[in-house]
Amino acid sequence: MPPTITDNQTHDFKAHYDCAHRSSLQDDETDDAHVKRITRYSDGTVKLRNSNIELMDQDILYHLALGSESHDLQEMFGDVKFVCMGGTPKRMENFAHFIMNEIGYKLPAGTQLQDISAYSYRYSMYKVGPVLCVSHGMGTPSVSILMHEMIKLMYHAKCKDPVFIRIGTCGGVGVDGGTVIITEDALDGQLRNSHEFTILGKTIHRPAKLDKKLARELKSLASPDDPYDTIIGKTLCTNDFYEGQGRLDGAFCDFSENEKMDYLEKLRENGVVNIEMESTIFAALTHHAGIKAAVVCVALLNRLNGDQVNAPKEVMNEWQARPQILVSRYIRKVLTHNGQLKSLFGHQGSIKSPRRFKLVQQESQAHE
Ligand SMILES: O=P(O)(O)O[C@@H]1C[C@H](O)[C@@H](CO)O1
Ligand SMILES: O=c1cc[nH]c(=O)[nH]1
Repeated sequence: MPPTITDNQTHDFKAHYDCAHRSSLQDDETDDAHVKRITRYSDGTVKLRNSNIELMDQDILYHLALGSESHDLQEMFGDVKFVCMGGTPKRMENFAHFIMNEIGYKLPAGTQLQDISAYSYRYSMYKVGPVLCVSHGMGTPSVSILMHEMIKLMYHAKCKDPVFIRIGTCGGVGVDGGTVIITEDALDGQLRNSHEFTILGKTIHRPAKLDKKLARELKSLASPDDPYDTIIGKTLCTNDFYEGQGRLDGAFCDFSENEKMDYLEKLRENGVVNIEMESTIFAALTHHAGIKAAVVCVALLNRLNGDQVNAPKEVMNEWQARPQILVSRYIRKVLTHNGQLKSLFGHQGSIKSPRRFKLVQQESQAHE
């Protein structure tokens, strides 16, 4: 039986959150209006919830190898509308090449995509017009550091209403490998829809809220012709891949197969369709920053059938393209709606398809 949040814990968490929240709420202000007021300037540019930053002479975004004095961040990133993140540098480089093709973005003659954060030796970042493609590594600490610096980057660059999307991989719960899963709610290991932080020795929770409208919009972009399913459901976020996700095949395992299966069944009863390691921190920090966000992952296996990730490499590569295809449809739709696809990039880009994705991937590998 998985631990679930008790009434007392719910109460403590809610009381703490509500108290902190209410203290900055103005009379009759709705939650949405409140978040908007404290996270946006009137022109839609990102406002930080940390007044220390504007008092500093310079802000060094150490893990991105960027700084507010060393770089003209507004000139470099001011046009960014979409920040797409995923675990590995290679996935995000592939996505950069793919989205470049999809939106018909042309690099200046004689240039090629560069990893902007190469000299951080931590994360990789590629910019394709209004799309930033960034790797976030594995698990909460890595994502948390990146999120702080990306949100500050949005502020320094004066980006207007950016949208953050995580493009990931996961284990399915009763869901076949290759299925694309859009997260409706991100739950922590105790099935709480929040992320727990320890700050100055105190435990606090922030709601792990994603944008439901964006999730529905992404779902609507799945095509009946896609040779795979795209679903929406709850995502369990753990701090470990092995024991934390109830695997029997880690270096250690102190539970039985029956206990594991009971746990996965219990998750399923609670509406959990997949398990990964970043959704709660990603949701909690974007929500705290008033940034619209979504998580789209592909399942690499159905955990009800086993623990080992053993699909062939080519199959896995094709599966990993699926969330990217969905996200590219969304980006194209927004840019088309804003009249940007044609005016910014000269032509309409082309129709997305898994086959085309493969070609773009091969081209990008040829650039290595
Ligand atoms: O975006 P990725 O593929 O990194 O997401 C999942 C969660 C962990 O970071 C990793 C474990 O294999 O994959
Ligand atoms: O089972 C899986 C597969 C990918 N990523 C995870 O976190 N778990």
